[in-house]
Amino acid sequence: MALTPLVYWAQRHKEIYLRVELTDAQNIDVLVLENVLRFRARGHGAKGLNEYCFSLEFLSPVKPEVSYKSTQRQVNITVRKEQHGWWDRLTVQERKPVFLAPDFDRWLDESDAEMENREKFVVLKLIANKVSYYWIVHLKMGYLFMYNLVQFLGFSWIFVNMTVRLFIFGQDSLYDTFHTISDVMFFCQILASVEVLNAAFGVVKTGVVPPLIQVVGRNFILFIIFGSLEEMHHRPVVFFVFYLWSAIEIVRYPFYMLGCFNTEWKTLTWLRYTIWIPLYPLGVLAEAVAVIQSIPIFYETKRFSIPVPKVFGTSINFCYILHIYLVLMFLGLFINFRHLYKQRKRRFRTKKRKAN
Ligand SMILES: CCCCCCCCCCCCC[C@@H](O)CC(=O)SCCNC(=O)CCNC(=O)[C@H](O)C(C)(C)COP(=O)(O)OP(=O)(O)OC[C@H]1O[C@@H](n2cnc3c(N)ncnc32)[C@H](O)[C@@H]1OP(=O)(O)O
Repeated sequence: MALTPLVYWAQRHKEIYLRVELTDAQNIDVLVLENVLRFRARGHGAKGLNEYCFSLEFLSPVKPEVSYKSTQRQVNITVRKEQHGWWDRLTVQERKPVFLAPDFDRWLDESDAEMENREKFVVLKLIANKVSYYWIVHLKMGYLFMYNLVQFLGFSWIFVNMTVRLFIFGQDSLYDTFHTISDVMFFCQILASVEVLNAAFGVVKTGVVPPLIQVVGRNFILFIIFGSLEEMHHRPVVFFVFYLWSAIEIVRYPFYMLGCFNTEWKTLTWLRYTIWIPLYPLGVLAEAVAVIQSIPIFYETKRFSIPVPKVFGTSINFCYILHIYLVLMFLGLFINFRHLYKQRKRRFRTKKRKAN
């Protein structure tokens, strides 16, 4: 005759766990049909080696698929609830079957189970956050590295080309800088607008105003003063402006490239945060000379003159705007000079502190 094994149970919101006390169970047959679980197996139970079986009619609907695992000491059965929720008891009949007892090793009350669920959720969320953080950091790093590499190559080409031409053609090379260099300079300076977006969207940790001043300032000189006036193309001032711009960039971009890998080359860091001290005022001075040289051309050609209502005259000559721009340039120089001075102090102060 088949005997009944001892069965221990516990629940979670989604599952029922049954532990059948049978050692070395064989010929296990577990099946759920119309909400009733039937178990049959041969093994060592309370009454020695025998055929054991039981059946349980669950309190609420469960899924027909059932999974079980037999170990040397017991058979573990997992049944999935049809609907997630907490049951008051396991079986339809109010009286608990005598062979059934709570599995205190796995027992949780409803609030504990909720807590467990929440903990699992928090852990999963943490893992998901870590994974997405990892991807975001690597994507950002790859993007910044590529951006800095392209700019570095562009400005290196400009700097090397101008230097070689200066050695070969001497003073003559000062007069055709625009024709040989402008295309690459246009490309690099248009691309540099990305730096304003990087700061605005928090891709790099810096303010928006300093890169904005630099991008607007340089593009104004490049496109309005040089680009739109053919009369400026052959002036030596183009050489000085382009040379000063590229001199800082062949240091700044490799510095950023190393920064993408949290690496530093001390000499490069020192150069990045030092050579702007002479280069920046010289650069602004060269840009100011370019603006001053362009004023009579704009005055005569009336290019970009702004039409105004007749009572005020016929138009505002663009050269008046350039006078205002000259003042803005020195304001921009002051803002960025102060910004770079602060960056320099911050960089070298942190370095010193780290060294102590
Ligand atoms: C509001 C509009 C008004 C318009 C008015 C127009 C007025 C015009 C005035 C014109 C004056 C401009 C003249 C100028 O064109 C002349 C010259 O350029 S002459 C040549 C000499 N020039 C220079 O030396 C300046 C070079 N440029 C710069 O240094 C930057 O462009 C500047 C925006 C000025 C400062 O850069 P930033 O704020 O980014 O400082 P940091 O380099 O210290 O960076 C801060 C942190 O961000 C990380 N970062 C920044 N960019 C990148 C990047 N591309 N890739 C990776 N990481 C980046 C950097 O590593 C720092 O992070 P951490 O501190 O953690 O190391």
